[in-house]
Amino acid sequence: MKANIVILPGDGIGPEVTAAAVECLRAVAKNHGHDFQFAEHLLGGCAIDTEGTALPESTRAACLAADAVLLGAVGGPKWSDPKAKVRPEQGLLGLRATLGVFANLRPIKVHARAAALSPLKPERLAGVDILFVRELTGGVYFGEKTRTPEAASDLCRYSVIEIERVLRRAFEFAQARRRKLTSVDKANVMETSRLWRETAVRIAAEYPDVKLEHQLVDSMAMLLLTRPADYDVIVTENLFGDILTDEAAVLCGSLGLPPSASLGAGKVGLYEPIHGSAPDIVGQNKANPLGTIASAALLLRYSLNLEAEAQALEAAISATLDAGIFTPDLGGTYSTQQVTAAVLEQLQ
Ligand SMILES: NC(=O)c1ccc[n+]([C@@H]2O[C@H](COP(=O)([O-])OP(=O)(O)OC[C@H]3O[C@@H](n4cnc5c(N)ncnc54)[C@H](O)[C@@H]3O)[C@@H](O)[C@H]2O)c1
Ligand SMILES: CC(C)[C@H](C(=O)O)[C@@H](O)C(=O)O
Ligand SMILES: [Mg+2]
Repeated sequence: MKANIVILPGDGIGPEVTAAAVECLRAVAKNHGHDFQFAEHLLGGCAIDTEGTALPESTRAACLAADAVLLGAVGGPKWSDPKAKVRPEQGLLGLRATLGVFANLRPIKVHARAAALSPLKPERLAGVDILFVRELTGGVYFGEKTRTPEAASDLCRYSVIEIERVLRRAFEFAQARRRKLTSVDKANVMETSRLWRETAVRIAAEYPDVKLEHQLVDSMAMLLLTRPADYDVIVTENLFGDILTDEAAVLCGSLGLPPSASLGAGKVGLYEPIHGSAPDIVGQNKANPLGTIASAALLLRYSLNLEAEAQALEAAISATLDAGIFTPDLGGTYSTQQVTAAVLEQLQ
């Protein structure tokens, strides 16, 4: 098949990890007779430096016209002055809104050898397989912001429609998995959470085969580390999902491992690792590329409908981890390029 894939390397380690994922996608295309065309565009700090804006119009147009978008990461100390007028992260939020990708899937799978590096006890990690569905285009990220010299505010707003559509996605994923859905909120304090919970209860009637449970976000943060194998699909609002998924990455052994797929009602999906631009290791050939390569596998699955190819790439990642070919975040001595070469070898 033919596919046009937009690559947004972004900032920090973004270019290193997207280069690795593109090599893997090229290998998949070659092995399976596909024609993937790649076009690189600017997003984030690199776009601010050259275009004065974090999401240039040319990038927006290219993403809207693509079959899928693969992103590295944006941001870094160069653009982090609290008084800065434009920020790299605004470009990413603008892109998510432009593509309407309201459901951010963040699968947390535990690979035994990598998870041995986790501070958690191995018996707690056995059988962990969680799918986070993070709402991505609403909540405090997109509410009105105010600032005076004395005070600041960020509005957290959710409409019923925004809650319903992401919950439906989560119920559908739960139906195809172990049929358990945990909805995480802060309904004891927040009005948006009370609306979220009420909506979840109402929508649950449409999915009688799925067991719905509610969990407050503070205790969820604890349970994720004490009883992670109890969870199947976890659905939550934007900010809670951001925080809980970085925490969940600890179960995998490194923040460099979990991928993500952001999907909406439109045709273009956005794929990115859950980690950031890792300014502390940039340019050292140390970044773990597997989260981005696994995001490329999700791109094959969800945007291109190439399930066999997605599984082949996931198997190659798994075999690389089986062989203990680890970047330093997993306690290894292999470089970004060596890990990528190992995945490519597995793909052959
Ligand atoms: N999607 C995104 O573009 C995205 C996501 C998160 C953070 N950020 C941005 O990244 C910048 C840095 O944020 P931060 O330091 O809080 O978080 P971070 O995720 O960039 O880094 C946190 C820690 O994890 C390590 N790490 C992250 N990814 C790694 C990888 N692939 N391999 C090995 N180690 C890895 C880093 O070296 C660092 O020690 C900020 O500007 C933030 O806004 C962007
Ligand atoms: C960079 C930032 C805006 C982003 C978020 O909070 O969504 C990141 O942390 C993520 O998890 O993708
Ligand atoms: Mg985050």
